[in-house]
Amino acid sequence: MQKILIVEDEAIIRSALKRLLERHDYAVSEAGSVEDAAVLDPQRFDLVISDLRLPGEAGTALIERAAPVPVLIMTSYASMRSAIESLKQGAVDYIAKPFDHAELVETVARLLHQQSMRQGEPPDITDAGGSSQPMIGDCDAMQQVYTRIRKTAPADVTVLIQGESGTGKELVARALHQQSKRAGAPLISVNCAAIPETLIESELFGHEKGAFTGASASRTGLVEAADGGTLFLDEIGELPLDAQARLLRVLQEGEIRKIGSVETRHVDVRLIAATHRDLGALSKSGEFRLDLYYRLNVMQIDLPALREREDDVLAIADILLDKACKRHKREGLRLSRAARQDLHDYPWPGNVRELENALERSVILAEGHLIHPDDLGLAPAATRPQPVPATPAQAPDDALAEDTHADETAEGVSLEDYFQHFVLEHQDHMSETELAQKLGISRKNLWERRQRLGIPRKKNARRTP
Ligand SMILES: Nc1ncnc2c1ncn2[C@@H]1O[C@H](COP(=O)(O)OP(=O)(O)OP(=O)(O)O)[C@@H](O)[C@H]1O
Repeated sequence: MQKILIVEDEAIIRSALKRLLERHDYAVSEAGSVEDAAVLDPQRFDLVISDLRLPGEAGTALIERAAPVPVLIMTSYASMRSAIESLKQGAVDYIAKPFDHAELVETVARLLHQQSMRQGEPPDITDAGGSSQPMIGDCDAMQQVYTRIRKTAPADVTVLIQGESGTGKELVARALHQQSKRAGAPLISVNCAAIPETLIESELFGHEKGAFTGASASRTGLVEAADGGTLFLDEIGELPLDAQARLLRVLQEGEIRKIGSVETRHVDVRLIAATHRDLGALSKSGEFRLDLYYRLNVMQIDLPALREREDDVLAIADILLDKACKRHKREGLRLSRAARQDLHDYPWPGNVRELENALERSVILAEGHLIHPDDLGLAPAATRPQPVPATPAQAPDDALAEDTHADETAEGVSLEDYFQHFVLEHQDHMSETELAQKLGISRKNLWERRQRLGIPRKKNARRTP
């Protein structure tokens, strides 16, 4: 039950308000002054409703004491100016007395809902080396993501994570696994786009000896390896139709059959899938099985693109910069004002991954104590890929858009041109990893893009480490 603290010196109003709120199933406590309220510890409530004028300190004194709990200020019509003043001081809202009951109840419900959405604490994620770090980002959209993770992780349902490349889909999958009751069992991650189509079925489901040419021994698939734990299928939109049919069977029957085998085996696997593509649209065009889409789409988590998390960019940059400085033993490096402006203005087509890479690069290149725009190596404003407005479900595989003809920059350079020029210009002296890093996309996306644009990797190109 949500807890509300009413701070009001007039006993009649206080008890009327208490009754009203209790009728709507809130647990209500009362205080007659800021001093009395302080004794009740306002921070343990979900909402504080306080009169502005109270004996002793004004109700606005509670804003700081209750933080992060929101404070709704009650005021009379006569003191509307001070009501507005209280908003400036950080009150979440005000309501004028005498108030309409329905209006008050509606305001309280709205504020509590907003508060519960904001309460998303970033989950801690343990990496392969065993060290634990919280996800970074504090904007509303990320708080909603954190709340979703917290609620969804223990539910053991299939989850579909949607978002552009580099937005943290794999991190979310890890958080879901680590907060689930399967945390002690394996998390098996498979990137469906990185495995050749001809191999993916046997990788996932295993095969019997002699099932196909080259199958010289029987082999257990990754789905079976995830038995008891979680299977994370990244880029599930790339899964061939035959493999989709087998996967559906795993989800529907909890059964797996190796290629070339007539026997089935029971498996208990939680599936988490991720995609940057619109699976709904793919299933309409027949590229993705509709029944599998419905099975996957039990619970969705949508990750915002970094450019939509504007207030987060610099805060994330500071944390990632600190980490990069530690890694390279360059503690104390700071971003110059111009570099901060650049980070703020850049559209981040490769999202957090691209930001991470730019900062890493800058830590290596910076000469004094300050990082300057040149050290970040971001594309100059005129040739920058423009942000592609898209919901995660419709988003192209990263902000270097698929239908790029519509995305012209101010100078008339399309994102496709930008990508193509960049690759053609640098591929002779850069490895695939370096190219991908510079473009702020994953190697997998670089490969996909090369295929699509008809600029496959040259045979004599620098070999990727
Ligand atoms: N909120 C975040 N906090 C900290 N690091 C993040 C966050 N989001 C992304 N990253 C970092 O950005 C990089 C990319 O994240 P991740 O691999 O999870 O993205 P992705 O959406 O799965 O990308 P892709 O689709 O290209 O595989 C990783 O190094 C990850 O640690």
